[in-house]
Amino acid sequence: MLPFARVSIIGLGLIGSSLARAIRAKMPTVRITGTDADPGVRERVRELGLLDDVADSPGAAVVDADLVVLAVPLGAFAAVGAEIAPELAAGAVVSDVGSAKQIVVDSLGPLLPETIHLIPAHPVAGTERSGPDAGFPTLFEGRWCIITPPPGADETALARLSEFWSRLGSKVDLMEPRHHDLVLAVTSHIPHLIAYSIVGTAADLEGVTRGEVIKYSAGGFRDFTRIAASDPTMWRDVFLTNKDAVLEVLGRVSEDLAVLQRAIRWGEGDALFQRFASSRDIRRAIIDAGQDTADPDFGRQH
Ligand SMILES: NC(=O)c1ccc[n+]([C@@H]2O[C@H](COP(=O)([O-])OP(=O)(O)OC[C@H]3O[C@@H](n4cnc5c(N)ncnc54)[C@H](O)[C@@H]3O)[C@@H](O)[C@H]2O)c1
Ligand SMILES: O=C(O)C(=O)C[C@]1(C(=O)O)C=C[C@@H](O)C=C1
Repeated sequence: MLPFARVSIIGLGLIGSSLARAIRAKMPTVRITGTDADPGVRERVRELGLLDDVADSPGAAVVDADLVVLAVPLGAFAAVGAEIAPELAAGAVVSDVGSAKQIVVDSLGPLLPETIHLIPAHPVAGTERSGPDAGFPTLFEGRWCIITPPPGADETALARLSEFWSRLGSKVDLMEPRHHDLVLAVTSHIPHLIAYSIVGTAADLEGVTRGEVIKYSAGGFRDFTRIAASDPTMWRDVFLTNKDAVLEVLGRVSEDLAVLQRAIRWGEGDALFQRFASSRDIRRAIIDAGQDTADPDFGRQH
């Protein structure tokens, strides 16, 4: 039996539209409703035929849904929560795809009626693109979906949500929300911050023109520009809502950079070599774990 029969998706950009496409592909009998604050996005999703019904407001989109998934930037969660709360069907599961998780428990938890099960989740899958045309049905296949149930979460609701993401092709893990935020600060948030910073530095550097940066952009810099092309609203909200973990990890990154700076200044080749060699091991381990989407073998072991 399917874990949910009527799914509502609030926010129909890259992740929301990918979710709709994936549900259509893997669980075709599920009725999908949803909405987006942007009328142009609603229109486009209607044209693409991704949903059974595109509503004009979050409240109208969630009526009768047994699963509601918020796929909006984290800064919009409280406003959406307040809009949907009075319309939710008793017993519904409310979840999300937000990139930080403690904030979801803190901002949505107090707004939802007691009959509703809040089970936050984070599919660790995405790209630098946004909007409904950027979505695709296989986005979540072979990727981790981290579910972060609050203390005392309903076991049946949790099992249904785990089954839902497994059916979409994801590997499911459970994590405590604050721990999730620390792990993702290291693996996703800080790398984005560094990319935004380095691309900004290159653009502002006196003595090197913007034309030269573009013309001679070497592989390393090019890879950073892909990450730094990510959605500014989404990432502004990630850093504002995962502030503590990001600042903690950033402190360590600054110290480690200072160590490298010192090694370069004093010509300590061995120290540089050791550091670079252990980074290579981590890259190898990521490929071996099947987590590199650029690897030609990606997905073969799933
Ligand atoms: N982009 C990624 O790689 C990625 C990966 C995993 C999770 N996420 C998370 O997914 C969520 C959505 O990100 P995305 O990449 O799909 O962004 P996106 O910009 O492609 O889509 C977000 C959509 O939400 C809509 N929206 C904004 N405020 C709204 C509101 N109040 N009510 C209804 N709709 C509203 C926007 O109009 C937009 O269409 C974010 O919380 C993000 O942290 C993103
Ligand atoms: O692959 C990318 O381009 C992404 O930025 C995806 C990515 C990541 O950092 O891995 C970004 C944000 C998420 O919440 C999850 C995935």
